[in-house]
Amino acid sequence: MPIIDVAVPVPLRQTFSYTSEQKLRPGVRVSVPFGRRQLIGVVTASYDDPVDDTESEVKLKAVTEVLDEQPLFDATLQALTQWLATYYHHPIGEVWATVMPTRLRKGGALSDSVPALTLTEAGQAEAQTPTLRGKKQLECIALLAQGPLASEEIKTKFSNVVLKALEEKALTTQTSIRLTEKQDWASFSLQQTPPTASTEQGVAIAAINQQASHFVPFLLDGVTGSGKTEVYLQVIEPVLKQGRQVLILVPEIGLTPQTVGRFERRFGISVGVLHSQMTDLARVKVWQQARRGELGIIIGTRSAIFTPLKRPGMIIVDEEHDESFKQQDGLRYHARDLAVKRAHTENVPLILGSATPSLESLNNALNKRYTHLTLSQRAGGASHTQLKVLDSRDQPLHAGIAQGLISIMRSHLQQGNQVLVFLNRRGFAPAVLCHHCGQTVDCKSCERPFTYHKSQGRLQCHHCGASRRMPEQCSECHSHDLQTSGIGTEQLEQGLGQLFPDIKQVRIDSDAVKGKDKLITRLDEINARKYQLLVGTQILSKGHHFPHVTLVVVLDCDGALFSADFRAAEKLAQLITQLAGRAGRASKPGEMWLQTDNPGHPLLQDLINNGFAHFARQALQERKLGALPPYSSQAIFRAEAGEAGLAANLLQQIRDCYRPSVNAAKGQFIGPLPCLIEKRQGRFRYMLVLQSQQRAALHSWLKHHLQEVEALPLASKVRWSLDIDPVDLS
Ligand SMILES: Nc1ncnc2c1ncn2[C@@H]1O[C@H](COP(=O)(O)OP(=O)(O)OP(=O)(O)O)[C@@H](O)[C@H]1O
Ligand SMILES: [Zn+2]
Repeated sequence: MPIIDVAVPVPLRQTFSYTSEQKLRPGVRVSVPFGRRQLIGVVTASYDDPVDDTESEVKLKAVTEVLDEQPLFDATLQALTQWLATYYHHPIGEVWATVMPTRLRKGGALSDSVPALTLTEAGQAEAQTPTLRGKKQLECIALLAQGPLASEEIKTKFSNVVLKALEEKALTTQTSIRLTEKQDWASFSLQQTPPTASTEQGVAIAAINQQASHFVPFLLDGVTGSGKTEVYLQVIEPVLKQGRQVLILVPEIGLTPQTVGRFERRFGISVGVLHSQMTDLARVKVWQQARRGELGIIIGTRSAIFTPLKRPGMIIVDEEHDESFKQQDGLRYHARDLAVKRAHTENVPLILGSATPSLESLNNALNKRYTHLTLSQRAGGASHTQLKVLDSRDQPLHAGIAQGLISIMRSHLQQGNQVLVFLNRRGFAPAVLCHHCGQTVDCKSCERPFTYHKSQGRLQCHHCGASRRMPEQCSECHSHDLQTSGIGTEQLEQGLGQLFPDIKQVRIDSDAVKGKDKLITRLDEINARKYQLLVGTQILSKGHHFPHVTLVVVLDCDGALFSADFRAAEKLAQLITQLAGRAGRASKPGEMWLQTDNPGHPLLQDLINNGFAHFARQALQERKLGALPPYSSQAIFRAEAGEAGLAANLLQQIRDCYRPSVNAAKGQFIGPLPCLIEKRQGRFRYMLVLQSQQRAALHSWLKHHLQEVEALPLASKVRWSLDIDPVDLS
């Protein structure tokens, strides 16, 4: 009997062998017995009947069910999955589980259509002139009036009672809807005349077009508003014309209807969209259409990098520096790095675009591993935003803003322009403390001050999410004199309301704007000039086009200037540059003011006088001197436990496992030491950094001792993880 190897979703770094009636092709899903459970796995290899191997065959269990006739994944995705398991030192079965849409992971069939519910003629009439009394029934009718809906989706919205009632009244009936649609997208014709490319855009477009038939990585390093998206639009046109598909990755927050709309409007074809807030069914639909070559353009967030493509033609990663491309739990992959790997395997060009490239990508461009394309001018004649520093030392503050800055804001507002005020701290105040003894009100399980949210009248811990009522007195000295300390966006909004009572303002942070739809509505309203003052957190910094903003004010960036994280400077420079990029995008020039108590700080001075490109090159020099990434590779072991000693102890033992291999010439340990956020949800968090200037050496050490680590008795008691190429030390 043939023997197959199966990747099963369990935390073990191996595949498992089973017997099978027939030889199965790798990439096919099977259901197999595993211990007492039945699990869905993917075939990774298959062998002919072993002659003379009856003994081992006897011990093997048989496959219970074969779920696919054809492999779900082509050779490229299979190879990519194997690479993920090797590179991230992650169990292969769990890698497969991450790569697959949930529905397929659970064993759902890949089908052309699914059962659906639709309105009968009587149902249509009811939708026109409602007569029913049941509110839920009417809601359901109204929803179905827009078209048939998959039964499994409607079941998540309405109870069986409601659905049954409608069916019994013959208002609804069962039908099916197709999950795949034949689309002749390659024969599109342009729906808009593209603007004439600027000289720099023209150079970039020509360079990419010339190399469109094979793998070449490009870094499109273009200042904010320089027309990077326009470059994407122009270079994908010939790719689509050849009937080849384009995969575009964007940060979660940048995936708005505006972005998708730009591509749809240009080519007049429907774009497949993939993001984390979709239903399983909607996701699998796009996945399937992409796999069958029915979609020309697929735009998605991080995990869209796993989308199968029938005829891949190009991969684009927009805002490639964005941290949301790195997954922070389970399989901690970096979608940008994976995009490089995938483009290489598929042999298609790759474009990484950003106004503030990551130092990793910039380094690759500077040492010619990537082709460096630059756009130094803003498109359509818009000018660069002027950066300025406002020294707030010894200045009286109103709502946290210095008097000088208030005058500048007033003058922009009086001219009818929009002003964006950035403060990266939501809530009313970041701490509450006792005016008598100075004790702060802390979250017990994180040992950090609670943030006061005035609108809810509650305290919230921004590390673990815990929430409690505002106490009446200090827990230490019982004084009733509790006061808030510091300013958050909620208080800023209130203060600005007093300073500019006649100006309409809107606050954009995750408290005020819950859910994607609301954010999109607010962004549209901003561009329709419903508001003049925009207050918010970093949601406002990401890629949005605000043509009427002429002034950006940044409050309190001082904390980030002195962080223990060596990436803090890079992150802050990116944030400031992206924020500055929101101003002056149209005909009116823009300016940005940074309010700080450290006006002479070298980072701020460099950014202001020389710009991001210069800052980034300086920062690379510093990284080189310190032998930090990208001039070395890192891996972090993290451990967390209810007792600090346990977590640190495990990491010390891990360090001992590696010590024989890691010689000082080739690698270093840092730690074990507490993470930047030392305690969260009652658990103490520690990390051990393993670093080497030779990536291959680092990976070989990791591989050789991981089994030893897993066998440590403490390793099964303490929660731990391994993070390759970490980007976040918190
Ligand atoms: N060659 C051009 N001529 C005229 N207008 C252009 C040209 N290229 C782009 N634009 C316009 O300039 C604006 C900014 O362009 P785009 O959004 O492509 O820039 P971007 O670099 O992707 O921006 P960001 O990274 O800041 O989000 C858009 O309104 C776009 O339509
Ligand atoms: Zn907490």
